[in-house]
Amino acid sequence: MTAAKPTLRIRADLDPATFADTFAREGVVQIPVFLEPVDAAAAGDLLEGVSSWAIVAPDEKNETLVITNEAIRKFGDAAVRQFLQGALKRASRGFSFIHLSYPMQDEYARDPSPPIHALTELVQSRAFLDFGAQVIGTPHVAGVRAQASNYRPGDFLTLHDDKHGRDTRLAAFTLGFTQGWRPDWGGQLLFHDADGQIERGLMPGFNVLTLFRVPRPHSVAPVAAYAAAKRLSVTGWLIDEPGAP
Ligand SMILES: O=C(O)CCC(=O)C(=O)O
Ligand SMILES: [Fe+2]
Repeated sequence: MTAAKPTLRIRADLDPATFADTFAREGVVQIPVFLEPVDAAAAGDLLEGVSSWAIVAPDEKNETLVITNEAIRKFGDAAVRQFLQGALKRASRGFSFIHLSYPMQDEYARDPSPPIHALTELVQSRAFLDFGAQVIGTPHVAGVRAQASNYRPGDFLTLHDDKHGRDTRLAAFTLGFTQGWRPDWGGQLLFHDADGQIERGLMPGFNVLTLFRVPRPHSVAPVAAYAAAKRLSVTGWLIDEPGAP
């Protein structure tokens, strides 16, 4: 039997206008308790239950390589380890990342029925896009690009600014579903100034929506070897065109 796909509701008493000033002033805003708490708990369970995470990391040409469980079986552990060594090496010189990802919109296009797509439907919903539009102060958000991500100990995303060749990204967002994180477990979303100093660091949290203006230099600090929880979130961008992947 397949479990039902819940509807995830933005907290009814949230007024996006109350966050617009902070976004306009600082280019970053956090909205704690974004979903109705019962829905956030359901969303957290859905993410905890994802079994088809793929490892993502950039190749030499900076294209994202998606290493599914099937690919690991096909190419073998040694080949995957070697590829990830390359992604680590690139991290020491520039842009790179290694973490787990679930391509929710691609999967949704294949089959929208699994319960996890409650999250896909949430971030693609008019309610979410309109909420985002009001916070970031733009008349219209047409679509979204989103993935679910899961950072394990050692996972990271080096300095970048979210500029994109094709999409016009109006803002970036992360909707965190990380539970029981400790401040010294790494994994913070860091904003950097021109000298490399940290302007702001945001600890992974649960049911927190973060919106930030792009382009802006940021990174995800490596998760500590001793972190004992998954850094789970849905991350992506609000864009000015319908978000068909
Ligand atoms: O996971 C995060 O906190 C930020 C992710 C991010 O910067 C990105 O995917 O470009
Ligand atoms: Fe980013």
